[in-house]
Amino acid sequence: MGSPVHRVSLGDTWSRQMHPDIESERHIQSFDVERLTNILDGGAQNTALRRKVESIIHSYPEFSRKDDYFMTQNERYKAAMRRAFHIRLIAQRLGWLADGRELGYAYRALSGDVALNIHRVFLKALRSLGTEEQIAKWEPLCKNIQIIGTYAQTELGHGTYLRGLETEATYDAATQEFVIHSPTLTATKWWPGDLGRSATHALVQAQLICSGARRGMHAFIVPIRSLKDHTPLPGIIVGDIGPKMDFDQTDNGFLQLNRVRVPRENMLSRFAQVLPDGTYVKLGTAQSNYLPMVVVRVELLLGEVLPLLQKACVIAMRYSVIRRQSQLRPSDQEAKVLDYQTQQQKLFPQLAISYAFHFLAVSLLEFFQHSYSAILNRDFSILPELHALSTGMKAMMSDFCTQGAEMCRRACGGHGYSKLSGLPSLVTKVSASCTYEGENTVLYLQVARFLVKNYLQTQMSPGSAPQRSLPPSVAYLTAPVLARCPAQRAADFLCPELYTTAWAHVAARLIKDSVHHLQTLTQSGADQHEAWNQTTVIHLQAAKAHCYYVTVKGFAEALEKLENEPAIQQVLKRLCDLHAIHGILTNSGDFLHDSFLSGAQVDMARTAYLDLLCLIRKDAILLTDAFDFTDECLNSALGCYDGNVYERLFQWAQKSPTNTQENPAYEEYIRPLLQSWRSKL
Ligand SMILES: Cc1cc2nc3c(=O)[nH]c(=O)nc-3n(C[C@H](O)[C@H](O)[C@H](O)COP(=O)(O)OP(=O)(O)OC[C@H]3O[C@@H](n4cnc5c(N)ncnc54)[C@H](O)[C@@H]3O)c2cc1C
Repeated sequence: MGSPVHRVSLGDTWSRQMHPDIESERHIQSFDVERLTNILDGGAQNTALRRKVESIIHSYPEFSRKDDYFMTQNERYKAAMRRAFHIRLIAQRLGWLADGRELGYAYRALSGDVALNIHRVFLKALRSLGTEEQIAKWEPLCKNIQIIGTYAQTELGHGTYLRGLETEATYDAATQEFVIHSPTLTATKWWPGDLGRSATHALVQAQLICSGARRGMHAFIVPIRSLKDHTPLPGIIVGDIGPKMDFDQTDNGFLQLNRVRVPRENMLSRFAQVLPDGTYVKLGTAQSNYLPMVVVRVELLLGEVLPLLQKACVIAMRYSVIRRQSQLRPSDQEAKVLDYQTQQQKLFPQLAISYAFHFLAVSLLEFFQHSYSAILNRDFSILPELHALSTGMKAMMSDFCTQGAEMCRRACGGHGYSKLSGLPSLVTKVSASCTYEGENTVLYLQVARFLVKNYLQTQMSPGSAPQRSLPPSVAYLTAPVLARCPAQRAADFLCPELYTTAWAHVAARLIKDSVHHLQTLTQSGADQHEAWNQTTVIHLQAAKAHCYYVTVKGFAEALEKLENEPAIQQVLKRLCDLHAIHGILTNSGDFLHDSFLSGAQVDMARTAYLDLLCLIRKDAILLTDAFDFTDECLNSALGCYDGNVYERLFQWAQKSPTNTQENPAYEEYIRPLLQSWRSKL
């Protein structure tokens, strides 16, 4: 049986022997860890390529992140910029393609601690919204970093509500230019990444005004800093928005535009054009402008958000077999904290959801790649389903990854609060993902609109309107109604068909309830919009249940495809079961509400759940090893492969600037303060 390659090279000075407590966890392998890594990578070739890229990246001192925890905001920005350029230098030298796997693996190895991420978003938005000529003009400049782009949508006064954005782009037919203007303080663009200090060009989302009419949000490429000396161009006020909750590697910025003129060609025109005389020609739907967000969201989930939870799981799980506290029985030696059921209850659902999200994100990416070219060719029929899936999954993944990473941090006790554990930076990074690329509540409510629409479609009487088939993700709305769960014993809850049906049942009931509530309010005279607002708590609940159903179903379907890997299938099925049942237990009220489950059945589900915790325990370390993060990538004193936690923590702490022998702060401030204080006593 293969085992993951042991790659430890952090340059620490103690003996590199594996800690016996973690070694013993790897003695008996009930499945082939290397093979599981290959499956997660999408094939052994990809694993080999990824490891090759990682070893290249880790061989350069420029990419070392060991000192990041001790850096100021300014130093982190500089280090992140240095990495952004160095990575491109290497890519150029080694012939890595801009969209190739190698660069993706390189970014994974650096855990997002690289600048110019929004420059990549700029490029994606250009490709989604630009015409072929516009892409041909701007793409090479972006790729070669002759220009640095940012994506400027959010304003001081509005983020979520696109129609509320105030920046204007007024067409001047006399000069064939757009005049881009921030009419108020609240119209100031606020938050765009890479804008604070780096960007030379902004992709500005602005209200188009032409032929005397407002045409809604459109995207414009606006030069903002001189390509000669990087100073702001005339009419531009630009800067950094200041300290944030971590996230210091990115220079989020602000931008005010004072009647800045750009040529007509700078409006991205795949889905709408302004002709020289000011005539407006629409080629897409109102949703076309969302396309860059869909693109970015789908890639973000797999590439950035999910690895943050996976890493937190690796760190917390490894630490939990090294950390010993108290005894399970009085005569025993101290127990590994992972042997406590409550510790398993904290960590195993996070591990399960890490796998559930992985398989879901992969299938979403496949669906997206399949649909994307159709949309670019202006076939928008698939867009509602794609938008609902990407929106719902972005909200659920970032929510659960944030809660999960925080749970992992707390599961490491006091050491989890140390930055050197790597966990605080994972928590703060993943927490930002609940807000950027769409605030999660708002996204869930967009999913709810999709659900309500499709539910109403199922309620139309035959012949009243042409019936269309439901999108696959909501096909359960027309499934035969099952009033009671058929489970008779705990083991019945280990059946994917049973729990997938249970989740479909709860999602369908909540959607029905929300529609019923909405209709009751409108029938009693409430205005349609007010009725919607007064139902949003129920809509939210329904959307969350629907998303949970999608993850359970996606995980179960992914397992079916692993029939040639029985050992791996078995170990992953336990995680799939745990994910589904954990959700049932934490939302048991929803399942009990209409007596779909009885109290006795909830007890059965709990028995199955507790049995699963025991079964997963023996494979827990191997299941996290399979993610195959290098020690450099984890950058954690608690999470290294060899388990030498205490030595590493002690050694890393010595490097803190507060521990250097010279202590000017003490000499300059503390000693005089103490002396003056004591002299008064
Ligand atoms: C780290 C980070 C990086 C970012 N990078 C970029 C970037 O590169 N480019 C860019 O343009 N922007 C960026 N943003 C901005 C981000 O996209 C917005 O903050 C986000 O879209 C949320 O919008 P908002 O701030 O207006 O929140 P708001 O919409 O004001 O949210 C505040 C509260 O109001 C609620 N709310 C709002 N509308 C509704 C509604 N209709 N129904 C019910 N509740 C509602 C929300 O749920 C939330 O609880 C970034 C933000 C962060 C934190």
